[in-house]
Amino acid sequence: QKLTFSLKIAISSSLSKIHLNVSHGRLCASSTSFSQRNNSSSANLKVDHDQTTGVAVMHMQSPPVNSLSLDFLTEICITLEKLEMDKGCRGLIITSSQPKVFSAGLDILEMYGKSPERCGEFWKAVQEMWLKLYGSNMVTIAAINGSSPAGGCLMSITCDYRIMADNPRYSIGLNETMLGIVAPFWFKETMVNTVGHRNTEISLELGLLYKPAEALNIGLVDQLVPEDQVLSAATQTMTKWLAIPEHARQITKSMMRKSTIEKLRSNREADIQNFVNFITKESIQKSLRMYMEMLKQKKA
Ligand SMILES: CC/C=C\C/C=C\C/C=C\C=C\CC(=O)SCCNC(=O)CCNC(=O)[C@H](O)C(C)(C)COP(=O)(O)OP(=O)(O)OC[C@H]1O[C@@H](n2cnc3c(N)ncnc32)[C@H](O)[C@@H]1OP(=O)(O)O
Repeated sequence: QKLTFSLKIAISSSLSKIHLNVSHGRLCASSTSFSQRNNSSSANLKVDHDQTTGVAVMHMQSPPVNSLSLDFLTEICITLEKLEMDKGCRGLIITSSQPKVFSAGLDILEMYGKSPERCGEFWKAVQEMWLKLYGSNMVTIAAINGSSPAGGCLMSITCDYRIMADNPRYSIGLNETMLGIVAPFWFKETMVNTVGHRNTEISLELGLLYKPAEALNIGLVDQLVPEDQVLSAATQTMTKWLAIPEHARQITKSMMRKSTIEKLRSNREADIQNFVNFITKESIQKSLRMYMEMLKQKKA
């Protein structure tokens, strides 16, 4: 049965509108814009799309810490799909509107005390976000204006380039082992592809979170700038990347990332089963509970 529905997104200019049509499971965007800037908002995301430069800035605004819940992941995936399909969008900058935090990573509450079915649905959304970002044809830049542990770090290292605020209070890394959980192979491979095998081995086994200067030193981020310049530096870098012949850049990106992406694509169901079996174990649930208590105590 043909599935067709149309979603109208309100845009700041009353003269502009975008229609998203889903037909046979594919999402197509058509835009009739009379202004050069499209601003769209959903519950936890604000997207500023400058049509002149072809650059969209996606601001994560899911309080308090942009943790990636199923709902938030779904929102991110819909937005990424829409931007990917929009020929007028060639570059994406991801940043946070929350103070001090880029993203706290996966929402721990989605992994604690949930049914296997719900855990499976959640993990599928995590996979989907990674596939969309790591395989994007757009130039993607993470403007990391706060701490970025675990899934927040993953999101950053799926991007083509990372600019972090030079504030020693912030940290970034795949710290899963500190929660008593294990980063799956595609988290690990994204990290290896960014900082190499040895740095990844040390980093994952010890669950390390790096201060900005340390992250720069191992190549986990590419540039440090004063906090108030993160977005402007990302915009400057984007201009340089967009000046490269597009087709050549896209094919090169695909060549570098293809084998990692294919490995997950062809094993999605098994990866979901692994996750569900692992995360619903009594011992793992206990580790997650202790970690959440530790987070609360840190506050008190
Ligand atoms: C064999 C292998 C097979 C399969 C693979 C199996 C498993 C892999 C599984 C999972 C992979 C997971 C990756 C992840 O992303 S796990 C999440 C890890 N995240 C963290 O460790 C970050 C924890 N948070 C923090 O460190 C801090 O909150 C902060 C630095 C981000 C911000 O610090 P603040 O001082 O500004 O804020 P807080 O007071 O600490 O927090 C405010 C509020 O938010 C709650 N919260 C924080 N982080 C999370 C989170 N990730 N999920 C849910 N909730 C979170 C925190 O508890 C506070 O809540 P209350 O206000 O106290 O209610």
